[in-house]
Amino acid sequence: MLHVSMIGCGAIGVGVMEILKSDPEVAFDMVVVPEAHMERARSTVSTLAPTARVVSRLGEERPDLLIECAGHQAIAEHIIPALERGIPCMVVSIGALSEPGLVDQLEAAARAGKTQVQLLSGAIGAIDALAAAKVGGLESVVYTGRKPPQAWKDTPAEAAFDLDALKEPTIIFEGSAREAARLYPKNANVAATLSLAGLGLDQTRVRLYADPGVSENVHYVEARGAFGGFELTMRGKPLAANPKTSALTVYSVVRALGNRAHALSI
Ligand SMILES: NC(=O)C1=CN([C@@H]2O[C@H](COP(=O)(O)OP(=O)(O)OC[C@H]3O[C@@H](n4cnc5c(N)ncnc54)[C@H](OP(=O)(O)O)[C@@H]3O)[C@@H](O)[C@H]2O)C=CC1
Ligand SMILES: O=C([O-])CC(=O)C(=O)O
Repeated sequence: MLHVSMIGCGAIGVGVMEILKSDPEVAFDMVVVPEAHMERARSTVSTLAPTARVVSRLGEERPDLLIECAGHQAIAEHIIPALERGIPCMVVSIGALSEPGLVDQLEAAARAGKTQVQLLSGAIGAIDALAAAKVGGLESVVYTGRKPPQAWKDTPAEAAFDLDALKEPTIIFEGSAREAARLYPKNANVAATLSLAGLGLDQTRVRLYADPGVSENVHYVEARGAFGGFELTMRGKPLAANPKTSALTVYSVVRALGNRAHALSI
């Protein structure tokens, strides 16, 4: 039995607990949420993981694994201190690592705790192929993210464009993955994941579209290098609870937890 603590109880966290409710080999012991929203989270968690405690900090507890499904701030707030204490961690808010120095801090914390942090693939595929291709040398990695206009609400794109009135696919960002992840913390984690697996946050080129012609979150990657090349298109169905987030992110967390908990890993 794998004893897991989860940070965050939003669209991803709830989706993960719903699926793993029926897995006897994974137990959620603690769910960490901001103090102000503990009551709301308690009512959600009581049906999904009745034995789990809702807390605002991990405290002295030592879960087998800590998984982050919360947002960029949670890396510095919860993951780094847990790694330093030797607790293995998994992270979905990969875009947080666009902050200069944070990748090094994360690695240093894991080394100090003699443990490991796993960056999950989330809404994107082919991270295994890209990371392997990097060994032989990559020449270019270009990522294009395309989401319906409503997925760009509460982002800098809302101030720059009348999202409700868009009739054509509209480029809302063009630049490096580092800048994309900084400006769009809830929408460009995929750009950061591709960068960390591939050419790095400053060399990976990113273009983001608000597109009234799509109902899915479309991720397109073109990679070239010594290995050859690949083009990948993912059309992720958004979660009803959060249109910014693709359902595949939930499944990627469930897969990762299953791989730690079960005898067979794939
Ligand atoms: N790698 C990938 O492919 C993807 C990664 N993501 C990442 O996952 C994150 C979560 O996504 P999603 O579940 O859809 O978002 P939601 O907004 O639905 O849920 C986030 C949850 O985390 C909680 N939370 C926020 N900050 C903290 C914190 N510092 N400590 C503890 N809990 C916190 C929120 O609490 P409250 O409501 O009280 O603020 C809420 O319960 C995104 O912000 C993004 O960074 C998302 C999609 C794809
Ligand atoms: O869920 C998705 O489709 C991708 C996403 O939000 C991100 O990259 O942050």
